[in-house]
Amino acid sequence: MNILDKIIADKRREVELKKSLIPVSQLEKSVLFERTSISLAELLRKSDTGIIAEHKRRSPSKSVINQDLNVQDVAKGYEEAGVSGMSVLTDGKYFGGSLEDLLYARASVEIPLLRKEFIIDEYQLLEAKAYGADVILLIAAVLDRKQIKTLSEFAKNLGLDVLLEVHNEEELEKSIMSSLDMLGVNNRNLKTFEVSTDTSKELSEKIPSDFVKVSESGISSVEVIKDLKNYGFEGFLIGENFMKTEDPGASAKEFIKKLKA
Ligand SMILES: O=C(O)c1ccccc1NCC(=O)[C@H](O)[C@H](O)COP(=O)(O)O
Repeated sequence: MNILDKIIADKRREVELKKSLIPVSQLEKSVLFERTSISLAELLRKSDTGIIAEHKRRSPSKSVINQDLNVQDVAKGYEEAGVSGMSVLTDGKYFGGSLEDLLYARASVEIPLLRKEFIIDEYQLLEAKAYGADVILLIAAVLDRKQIKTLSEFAKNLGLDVLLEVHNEEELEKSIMSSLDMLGVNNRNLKTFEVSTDTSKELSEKIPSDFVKVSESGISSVEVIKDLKNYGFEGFLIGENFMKTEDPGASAKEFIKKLKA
């Protein structure tokens, strides 16, 4: 079994357990259900930098990245740096994240927040809304077209933006539909962990122009971003490059300054 299959098998058990413990009616009581979401897709279209900075303590490919930070400080640092949005990993077992991380980030900043999670069930979309997300991620490698449609339409009805992530042409072709806002190309193969930003370049021309194109993973220099912009990318998801430093906000600030120069 590859790591992605393992993550999804664990996620199915986790979601069923949570459903039995916390009913939907309780999630819907969150004051954040009344909050109007901010569209990350719209901000990316207007931005000249398009950075989505991630909070990521550890990962299956790198194990520990940084466990010493406080998510509120990271969120404030990213906002001050001028990022377009923040991605918050909420998976506990493989990434050391939690829904509380999302909530604390929400309480600290106004920028759009992406719930970075392995979404397989509408329940997780209700959680995303209840804990303050503006955007959710759907991963084409673990969903069929019908599931992508059902989940993306459910998210849109909650007022959330949808970022659909693909890694190859087959995943892209099965996924194109009007209920998506952003098409993300993950440069990391989630089954082998190989990373190459060429994946974004190769898939770029196959992504219809009505979607905001986002390049994800393995981005560590402004030169890579300048290059990817030539292929129509407007969003750039960066995790480890910022999180491996003592002050991710300061690193993001420096990075954005260089990008604007
Ligand atoms: O990062 C991993 O090792 C990983 C493994 C299996 C599934 C997902 C994984 N990462 C999720 C992400 O998409 C990245 O955290 C995100 O794109 C940022 O990547 P990076 O800038 O390389 O930290």
